[in-house]
Amino acid sequence: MVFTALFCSHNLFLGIVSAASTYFLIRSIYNLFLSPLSAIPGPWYAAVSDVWLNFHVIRLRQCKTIQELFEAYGPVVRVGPTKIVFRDISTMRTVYSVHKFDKSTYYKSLLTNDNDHAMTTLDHAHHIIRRRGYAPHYTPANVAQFQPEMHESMCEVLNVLDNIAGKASTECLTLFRHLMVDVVVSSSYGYRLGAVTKWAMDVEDPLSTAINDFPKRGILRSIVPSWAWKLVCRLPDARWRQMCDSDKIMAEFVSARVYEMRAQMNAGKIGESEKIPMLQRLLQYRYSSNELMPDHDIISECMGHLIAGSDTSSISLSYFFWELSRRPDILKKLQAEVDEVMTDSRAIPDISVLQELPYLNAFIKEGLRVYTAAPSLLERVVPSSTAKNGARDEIFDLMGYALPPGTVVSTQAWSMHRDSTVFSSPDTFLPERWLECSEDELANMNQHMMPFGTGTRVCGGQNLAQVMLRVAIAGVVKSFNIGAPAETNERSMEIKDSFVIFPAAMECKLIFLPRQ
Ligand code: HEM
Repeated sequence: MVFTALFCSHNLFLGIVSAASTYFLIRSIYNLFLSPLSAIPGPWYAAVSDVWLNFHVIRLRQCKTIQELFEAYGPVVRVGPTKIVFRDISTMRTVYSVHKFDKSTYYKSLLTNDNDHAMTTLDHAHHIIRRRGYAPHYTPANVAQFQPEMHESMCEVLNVLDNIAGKASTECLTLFRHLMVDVVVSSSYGYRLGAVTKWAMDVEDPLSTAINDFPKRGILRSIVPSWAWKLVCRLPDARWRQMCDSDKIMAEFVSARVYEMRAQMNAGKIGESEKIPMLQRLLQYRYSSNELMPDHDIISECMGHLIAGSDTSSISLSYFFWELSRRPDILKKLQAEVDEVMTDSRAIPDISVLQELPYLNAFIKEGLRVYTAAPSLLERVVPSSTAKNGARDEIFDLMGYALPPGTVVSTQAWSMHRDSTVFSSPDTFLPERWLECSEDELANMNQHMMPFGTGTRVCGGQNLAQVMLRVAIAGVVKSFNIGAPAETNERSMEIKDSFVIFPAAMECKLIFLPRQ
């Protein structure tokens, strides 16, 4: 009896294995030789399954791997059974700006509070409604109104660095994340969080920790089956639970701001003012004439901006200052330029002055080219038709290859910014390339830049980021020279990527020495 049962289960197992192998074999043959994408160049093992690409995602070197493929196979490469990547300026325009393809489901891994925000809304029609709600907050003129808050937070950072006075190194990723959390919170909710002050006093700011934990939680959630998630989060370790709860911590913080502001609005305490925090706009925003934006959408939207704005900007600043620690020649030029417009180290000039400084602009452009914080594939999906008249049979043509609906197409800033036909010696950090070039060369370089993405889904907060980069760099170089301790080196700062980049050591310690 027992023997028969064992024999049957053994046969069942063999049956399942051989059925799975046959299925895999047939699929592989189809993917390699019969699929409409078969003619597109690329390694055969990438065409067979997504395993190969996912392996490089886990190794945190997807961007570099894709770049190697472009070098080996040319500007269009098949990287998965249904995934195509390209490095071509006109295709970039077609996909992201002209046809405005919807996003791929990859973005659902970035949901906040298990709900959509602008970045994760896949289809164009729904996204446009979201974007209209928050976009007025980030116009250059509106962002400029929040400069007092930005300057105040930056001066906090300068005070912290002054107190350290070069006697110890400072972990920049954390410091600048706290700075950005303060800035985004004050401009979004009109609320002073004081994250930098807490950090200086060695007091933990739970919101900043939660923002830092959020991507790790996302990776964990995608690995752990949903039924096991609650169990995993009950492990008896306070730090572990805090990470599992990062989504909740952020949602609670934002919800508190929502109820506070609504109460103030209802009590008539918030009058007509030109300077309106983003939350107030969202609370008044209507999806249609009889539908206000629901609270759970407002909360997710605000959380999305906290996450999108903090790490990207702090990573950029950390790499920019790391570059300055190695390049005193560049630092001196920046200091000379900033000294001209900034006599008092705590009086940061208005953005209208900072954005006219040519070398500062060139430095930031070069920084965004080499150290783009989000240089990864921005995946879009080929729709069932690209015909303007709605005909369903128009197949999308990508550089001579007909792509069927459902194909995932994308490009990455990492490669657009390293095209050696556009940027000579692309791996060299050279702000001068933006100053010492012809008008045609400049236009060509500008067209290839996509640090904030491109097209209709371009970064919503890029104007805020551009101001903050200028404010932070001017503030720091005015007061400090920058050095790196031995532990911060090429190896520790090697770029890893997981949608955003980060240093291999997960930290960037630098020394800020007061200028004489
Ligand atoms: C240097 C800093 C930053 C970089 C490099 C950056 C980069 C990006 C990129 C590449 C995207 C497009 C993603 C895609 O196409 O899927 C994006 C989207 C977005 N970013 Fe940023 N970002 C930065 C700072 C900020 C800041 C400060 C905020 C706001 C506080 C912000 C808010 C957003 C939002 C809301 C989106 C979604 C846009 C939409 O689909 O409507 N970002 N960002």
